Amino acid sequence: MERKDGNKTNSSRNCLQYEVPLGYSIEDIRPNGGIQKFRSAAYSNAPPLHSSNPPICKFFAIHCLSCVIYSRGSFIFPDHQPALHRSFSEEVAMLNEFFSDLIAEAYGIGDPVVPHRNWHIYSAMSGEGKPLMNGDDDGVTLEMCMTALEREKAAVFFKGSGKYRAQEMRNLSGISDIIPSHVICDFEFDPYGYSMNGIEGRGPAYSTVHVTPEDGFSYASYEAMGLDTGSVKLEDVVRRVLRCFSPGEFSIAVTCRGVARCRAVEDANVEGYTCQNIGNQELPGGWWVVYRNYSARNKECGVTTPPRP
Ligand SMILES: C[S@@+](CC[C@H](N)C(=O)[O-])C[C@H]1O[C@@H](n2cnc3c(N)ncnc32)[C@H](O)[C@@H]1O
Repeated sequence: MERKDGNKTNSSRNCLQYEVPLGYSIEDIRPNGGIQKFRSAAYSNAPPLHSSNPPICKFFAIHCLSCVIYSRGSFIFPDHQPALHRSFSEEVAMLNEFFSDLIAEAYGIGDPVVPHRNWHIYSAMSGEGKPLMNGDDDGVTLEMCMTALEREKAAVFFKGSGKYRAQEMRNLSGISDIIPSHVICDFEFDPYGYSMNGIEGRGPAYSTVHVTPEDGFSYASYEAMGLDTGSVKLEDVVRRVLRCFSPGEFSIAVTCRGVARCRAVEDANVEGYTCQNIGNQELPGGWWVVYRNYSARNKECGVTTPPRP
């Protein structure tokens, strides 16, 4: 692989641990031959993709990457996003500049006639055809975007009354029960809002939650990566997340290796909700993304598998 600075380098000898910009997952060959993987937390607002962003510039200058994944749902207010984030194609163009050494593909899954029911994925990887991550035991990534939160549930995330601090919000909402083994660091915003990051003490899994409780545009996101579906049932995690917020609408994006494995998670019925749309997308390296939209209203669910753009 050739680095951005033009020096030939061996990816197995030139990679360090680093903090990744929000929304990226990265596979990295370690000096001893192991593969390290990183994925930053999901964030509902624009991730820092700007070329002027110092961490990302430093990141690309120093490190050689073998695989990058950037994914997000459609923005609810795209026109309120900063430049480069008003459309996915703009983001893709900029990412392609960063990752010109890699083979990149961009995908859109979802309901083409409903703008906010779409999921965008950018993948860039080396031409060596390596899997995205370490193997079949990489675990599953679950990403949920929830809107129209139930008022009583959202009220927990208002600090304005002086009643609740982060730990109380975590316990009262049920966030502490989603994956009880995760060690949590959380923060309450003033006068409202909540963010948390959790990591699995004995494994690579992490989870993250961000809550915007304001009535009229309430929103919560949940992401967990590295879930071992042998020990944690995805349906149970989804149910516990929904119990925290009781959203009127939500989407789920599940990323997993192998279509057979993804089929298993496709079957999940969610009590009290009707699936509006399912999309499947294959990624390089044998990975699949299953994207679903749910609504509290009763509607039929259709399956769509879009062609590669
Ligand atoms: C939990 S923060 C997370 C924002 C982040 N962009 C996300 O959604 O992933 C958003 C909530 O915190 C509130 N908030 C209060 N002060 C804030 C600040 N300084 N920056 C961002 N959000 C703030 C917002 O009104 C909103 O309810």
